[in-house]
Amino acid sequence: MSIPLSISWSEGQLVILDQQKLPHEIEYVTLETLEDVFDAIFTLKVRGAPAIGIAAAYGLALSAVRHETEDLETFFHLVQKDAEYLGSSRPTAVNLVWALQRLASVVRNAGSVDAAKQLLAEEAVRIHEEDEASCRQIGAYGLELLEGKKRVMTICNAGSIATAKYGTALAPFHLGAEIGREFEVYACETRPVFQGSRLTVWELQQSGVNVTLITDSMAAHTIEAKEVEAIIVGADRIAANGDTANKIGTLNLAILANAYNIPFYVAAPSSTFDVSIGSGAEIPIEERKPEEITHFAGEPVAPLGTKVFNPAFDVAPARLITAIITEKGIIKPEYEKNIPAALGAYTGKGAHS
Ligand SMILES: CSC[C@@H](O)[C@@H](O)C(=O)COP(=O)(O)O
Repeated sequence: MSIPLSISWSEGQLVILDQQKLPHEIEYVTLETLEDVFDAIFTLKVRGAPAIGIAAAYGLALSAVRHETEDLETFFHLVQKDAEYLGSSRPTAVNLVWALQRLASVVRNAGSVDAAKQLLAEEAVRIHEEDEASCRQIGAYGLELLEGKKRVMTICNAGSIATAKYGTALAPFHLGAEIGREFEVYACETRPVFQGSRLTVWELQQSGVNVTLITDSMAAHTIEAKEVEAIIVGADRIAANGDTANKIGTLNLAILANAYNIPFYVAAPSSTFDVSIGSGAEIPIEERKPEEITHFAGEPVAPLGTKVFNPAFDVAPARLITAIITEKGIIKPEYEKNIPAALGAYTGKGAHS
């Protein structure tokens, strides 16, 4: 039994687990160019907010090595241009721009282009390592919050493969498996691209967690029939007031948790907070292509030309969130006051110290 990983970097080589092919094929691909990294993020080969940020950071470092100028100012502009390009690959997860901005800023501290190239790679590695540590800490806090609870529901994949390791919402289950604490996890399949059935179920099986698959429409009945005791989800962006964007269907679960009076937890590292925006209304929601809904495994499941609305994320309002689990601690309402207190004085996108 082991916890699967999705991103590795060794001597300037970036290798990712192709999450589009899971669970039937376990295929690792080497990303060699900025365009490869853009495409991997855009097509969900690498996905999940922290993993997108980590991959983009390595992508920027990869591309920087190939810029031939010796002039630091010119180099900085080339890196900025690359960052803007990668940053446009997906709009909702704030970890993407957070990581890119963090990398671009290290160029400002470099004395030469060669030193800047080195610093970029080092900073990408640091982001990767910090995320693993954050996720482990989130798992430990999550275990505390879930004390005495066994049956827990989740959606999408906020797991190890969506991060550096352990995941956010799934971290308590991985850590629980290590120490013999047993959970019964109910994983929503997560239409339309099945991150729940393809990824979460696979990932939890790899680390020996007891997981049961349900369709998204079975959530309410399952909460009743199986006496689900808590819901835990990841996040793509958390506004200053605690409103949280996550995979489409998360809002349904937040409403259900409220209706059934069970806790609804969000688990995310501080790099997922965007305290530059006041509320979830300002979070850009990605819309993806209609074929994700009109087709299944390449076969049409709707009349040709059907009108489609395919938002990839929704926003759970802060009032429905029982607590937000971060590596810096467990944040409880009132979020407007408690988020800045937990994250420190940071006022921008992402909030790692
Ligand atoms: C730790 S991952 C948190 C979120 O990014 C996750 O829950 C999610 O919504 C992922 O969406 P995806 O479209 O698969 O990138």
